[in-house]
Amino acid sequence: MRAEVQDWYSSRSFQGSVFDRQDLTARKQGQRVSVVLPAKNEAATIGAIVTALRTELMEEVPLLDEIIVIDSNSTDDTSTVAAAAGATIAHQDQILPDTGCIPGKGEALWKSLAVASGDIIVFIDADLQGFNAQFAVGLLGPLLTDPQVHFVKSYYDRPLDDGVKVMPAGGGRVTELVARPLLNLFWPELAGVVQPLAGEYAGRRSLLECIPFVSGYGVEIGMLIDVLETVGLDGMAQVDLGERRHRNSTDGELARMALQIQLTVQARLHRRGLAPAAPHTVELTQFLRDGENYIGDTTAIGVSERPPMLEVGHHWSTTGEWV
Ligand SMILES: O=c1ccn([C@@H]2O[C@H](COP(=O)(O)OP(=O)(O)O)[C@@H](O)[C@H]2O)c(=O)[nH]1
Ligand SMILES: O=C(O)[C@@H](COP(=O)(O)O)O[C@H]1O[C@H](CO)[C@@H](O)[C@H](O)[C@H]1O
Repeated sequence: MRAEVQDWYSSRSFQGSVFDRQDLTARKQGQRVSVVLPAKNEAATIGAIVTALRTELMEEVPLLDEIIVIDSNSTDDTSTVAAAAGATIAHQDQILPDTGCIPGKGEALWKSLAVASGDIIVFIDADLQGFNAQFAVGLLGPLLTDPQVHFVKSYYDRPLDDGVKVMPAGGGRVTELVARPLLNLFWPELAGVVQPLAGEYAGRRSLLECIPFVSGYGVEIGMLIDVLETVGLDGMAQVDLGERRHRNSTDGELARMALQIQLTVQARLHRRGLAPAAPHTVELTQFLRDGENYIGDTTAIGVSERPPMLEVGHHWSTTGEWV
């Protein structure tokens, strides 16, 4: 790593466990904190996550002010389970309907800015297994203790469940095979970020409203690059949250995710004049064995992007109204 990255890694990497929820609550100083859970068909896990956050970080200590589940066109009873656990539910396509509807995780996160009222917003995936509320405490730690920090990523061990057994490591396959090589090649300042695609991260609204949101799975790598360009490395931090287990996608699903990430990187490189414009969509053909043959299956993969929320002309007023 470059010296500046090594310095950042040493000074801006924290153990999530060192942050105390009572102490952080006292440090809010009137700031509101929202947790946002983007959820597509997460009925199996969303209830335990919301319950842990609500009981430990709203009822026992008022660290969180709201828990919002963005139902991202679920076809299971995600919303019912999440509401029963105490979350506020917002349906992705019903938020800012005048801006239209785009499928994808990044869209859910972008639209959450119009629903969440927090000065600080914590994003947590809704497929986490064995969730620990300290995840949110750790992510809030650097933001509530250092005004120079505007954005915090999580990192952790990532076991891999292949459906037969759980290996202690091996998760984060797109991170290791696609995102990390690309970031080290084109954004070496980010070489110290341990989990660049981590789905758990937090930021100040004042930053999140100033950057675009890639609509699909490119949201994390796009956001990391945009945050670096907006607040610089010194405005960023990362926290070790121990271990993160989640539903591991199939290789085929991750290949489609990887192409979204590569298209997002190309779009960022194009913005810097280093690459031709990324195609709006790419036909990705993948193959599956079918008896003596292989069957080709083609999917149109594309990444669209939402502009900074501030440019959409909506914001939270000082009286706490979305105007
Ligand atoms: O269109 C989508 C796709 C995903 N998600 C949510 O985004 C998070 C991460 O998605 P996924 O688990 O598919 O990604 P992975 O963690 O496997 O990379 C999960 O809470 C999903 O429910 C979403 O809200 N909308
Ligand atoms: O880190 C990764 O390689 C992928 C896939 O993780 P696994 O190999 O299924 O553990 O998961 C992340 O990537 C997505 C795209 O950025 C994020 O949206 C997910 O939250 C994150 O889990």
